[in-house]
Amino acid sequence: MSDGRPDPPKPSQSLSRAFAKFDLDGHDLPPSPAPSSPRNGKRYAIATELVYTEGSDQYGASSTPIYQTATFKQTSGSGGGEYDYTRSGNPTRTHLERHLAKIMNAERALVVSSGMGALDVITRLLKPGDEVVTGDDLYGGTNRLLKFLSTHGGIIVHHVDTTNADKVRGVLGTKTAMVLLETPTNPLIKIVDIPTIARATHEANPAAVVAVDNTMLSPLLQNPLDLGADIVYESGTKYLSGHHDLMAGVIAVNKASIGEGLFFVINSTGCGLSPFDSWLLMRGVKTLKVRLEQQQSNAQRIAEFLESHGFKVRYPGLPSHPQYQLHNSMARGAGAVLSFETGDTNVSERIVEAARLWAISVSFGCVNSLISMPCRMSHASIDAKTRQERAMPEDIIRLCVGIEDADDLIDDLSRALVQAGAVNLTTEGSFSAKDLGEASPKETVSNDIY
Ligand SMILES: Cc1ncc(COP(=O)(O)O)c(C=O)c1O
Ligand SMILES: N[C@@H](CCSC[C@H](N)C(=O)O)C(=O)O
Repeated sequence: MSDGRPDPPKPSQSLSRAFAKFDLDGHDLPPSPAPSSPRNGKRYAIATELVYTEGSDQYGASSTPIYQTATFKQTSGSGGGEYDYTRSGNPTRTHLERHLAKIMNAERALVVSSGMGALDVITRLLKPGDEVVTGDDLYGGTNRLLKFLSTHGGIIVHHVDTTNADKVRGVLGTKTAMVLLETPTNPLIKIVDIPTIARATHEANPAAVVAVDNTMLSPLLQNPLDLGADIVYESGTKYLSGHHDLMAGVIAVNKASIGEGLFFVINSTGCGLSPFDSWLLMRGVKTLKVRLEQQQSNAQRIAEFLESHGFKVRYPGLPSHPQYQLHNSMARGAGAVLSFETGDTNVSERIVEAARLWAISVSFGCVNSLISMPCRMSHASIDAKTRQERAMPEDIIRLCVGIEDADDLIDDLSRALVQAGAVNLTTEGSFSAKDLGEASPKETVSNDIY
């Protein structure tokens, strides 16, 4: 090299070109990066693994370089380069994918442009006539995509209460191609027994895949692949990145054939995560543990505060949650999303609007706290009739807790509750939730697990 530095090392064997075998059309596929680092590559405690990465570029860069390039020079007319085109693979993206595979206990991870992009890639493995079994409490965007697939893609979608394994068994069969689970669910915070449903699915059809949306917990708190899932996916927009400065989706698998199928779709459709967003997500992942532990401890205090004042709170960190034990058998924490009801949609709206520290926003998993009314915001794409059939209370408020000082968050929420007239003030200055449920029976829909 002209500056006197040693020549860059040759690409290692582990980075050598690999050809994906999954081929929907019977034609050769473009090169894919080598599979991500194996699950057993995890050697240290998670706090260490989140920040520790093996290898570097030729200059020893501490932060993964951003390979902001669309195409790559080849060594011969027949190719020969490690990468050829960023849609097919990019070193920054590969670095992130290997890191995520390690922390998600997966053989392979793939990153795409959003959480919905991840679900789109996964559901493209389905064929017309295939059946999907899924929950009756799902993120609104997930519900919308499944509805689209059933009206435009010939996919038969069964929505059942996935907290009840017998109801799931009732719709499983040889045509079941995919079981799609969220746990905890968004926004009703119901818990789904992943191992039981995964076993039942594979008994009904060994070829069926169980896909779990782990967005509400992140790999820090739950590893669905270790619980029997075949595919885990997450919105990287949430906890993994943690600052609401990017959109991303992550998919992780242990079966090579599924990974190759997913890669085929990503390369064919061009939804792989950009180099810059891969870099940003890599940066965010390193602080996942410190952020989420603080968020979770704040969420626990807020859940206890609301419950102690008589609100019906949904949070798996509360022993009163009907599936507290089940949740703790699968997860290492309750996360930082909780919801509660006031019994009156207007009162809920006033609380949301009176809060100052809590931004009125969709999304969650970020360092700052958010408040929202799911039926009007994140889940508004589920029509009112369906929401009612699925027992989604219109007055439900969702709190997505950040890393701020818990006392400040509680003070602000208390003030908003008082200002909205949601609580009865006592002469000593303490308060309890008003029994507003009776005042608006039409808007309070029963939810049989609560
Ligand atoms: C549980 C859940 N899964 C998936 C998604 C989709 O993620 P994204 O917004 O990154 O597309 C969201 C939110 O958007 C979500 O809440
Ligand atoms: N307008 C958006 C709403 C996104 S909701 C984001 C997030 N998953 C949440 O639960 O808050 C849309 O139509 O998708």
